[in-house]
Amino acid sequence: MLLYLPLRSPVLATRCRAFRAPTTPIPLRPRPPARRSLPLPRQVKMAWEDMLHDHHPRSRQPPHVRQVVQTLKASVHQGDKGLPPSFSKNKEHLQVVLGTGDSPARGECSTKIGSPDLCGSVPSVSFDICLPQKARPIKLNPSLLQQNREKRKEREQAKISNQNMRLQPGMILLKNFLKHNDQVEIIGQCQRLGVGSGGFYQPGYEDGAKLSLQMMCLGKNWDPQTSLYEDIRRVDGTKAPQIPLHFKKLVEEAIQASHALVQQHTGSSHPVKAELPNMLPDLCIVNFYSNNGKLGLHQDKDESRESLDQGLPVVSFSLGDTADFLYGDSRDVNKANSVRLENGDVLIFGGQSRHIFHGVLRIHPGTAPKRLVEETLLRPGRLNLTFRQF
Ligand SMILES: O=C(O)CCC(=O)C(=O)O
Ligand SMILES: [Fe+2]
Repeated sequence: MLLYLPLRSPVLATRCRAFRAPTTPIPLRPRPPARRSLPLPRQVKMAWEDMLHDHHPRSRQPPHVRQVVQTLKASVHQGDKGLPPSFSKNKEHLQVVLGTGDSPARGECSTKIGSPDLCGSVPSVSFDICLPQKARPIKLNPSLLQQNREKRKEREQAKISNQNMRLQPGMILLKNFLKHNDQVEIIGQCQRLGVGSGGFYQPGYEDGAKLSLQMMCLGKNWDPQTSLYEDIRRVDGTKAPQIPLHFKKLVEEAIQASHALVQQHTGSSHPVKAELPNMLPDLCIVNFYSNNGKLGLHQDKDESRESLDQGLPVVSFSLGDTADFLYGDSRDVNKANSVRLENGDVLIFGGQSRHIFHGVLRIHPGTAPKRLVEETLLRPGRLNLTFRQF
């Protein structure tokens, strides 16, 4: 059973996650520009499909989608006139995607309080990890001074990757491992999946208390009431979205880089795969922490007995704001070690570190790189993805 312990509370709390599942990502097909002469339902369908399958965040929709989005906005506004019946049940999702509904406040969950969810309620509106386009600040051309500052920062970031660390046997920190383009892609994908069926929601405990983060699952859904990973989500019968292939490739590269680091630290005769076994991820838990988000000390132990016994690693990607990450051998916060996880960092814990207690003590607001925030419109906060093999 996987337990989260609130950092300052002696009470054990069960980790609670809910999931809804959109379709498997389909590569973007080139489409001719939408023609005004097309009947509205056709245009709606095209835009809808493109938005669902598009690999880009809303800020970079192709022109033909953007054009139809305007028509859609008017249609939603006029009470769905012209929308095919199948869209009306998706109206709230459509509003979120189009930015026509009530947007959640900064860093807040948009789930309606009091509505039934997994621990008593199903989220009715998904949480968007990116701010709506309209909230985007007006961007002035950066001065030469600012440009130089940005360049210096990027050079410093590149140096940081030399600060990779073997924190303890089986536990590796790869600094600034995810490159800017990968970060943009990951955020875009998480946004798209997160606003769709199976997307983010703020899990809660049975007593009504909520965790201080938003969550969604990929690959399989984790059921907080049974502490099991399941193909079909019990509350709505949907399947979890697949883990995008690009994510899996990055996990593979991170494990390879960790093996090289272990080798470097321990010498040529050291069996690196005994210290840190290979892992093929089929599960991913995605967390979004707003400025005051946190996560109590816990162990990840709901994966299969074989996976746990072999010490198959958990691979964790950090994006956005910096977090103070705690880890140690016990649930005692005072005895825990702390390490800063910054944007682009990858943390791996497997082998004899697979059962560490870990959690997030705090988020450092405003520490995400400006360029990333401007390009993706990522909300203030931190996005974390933990990959595991069942
Ligand atoms: O956000 C993090 O760095 C840790 C997340 C985590 O431990 C989990 O989802 O199980
Ligand atoms: Fe965890």
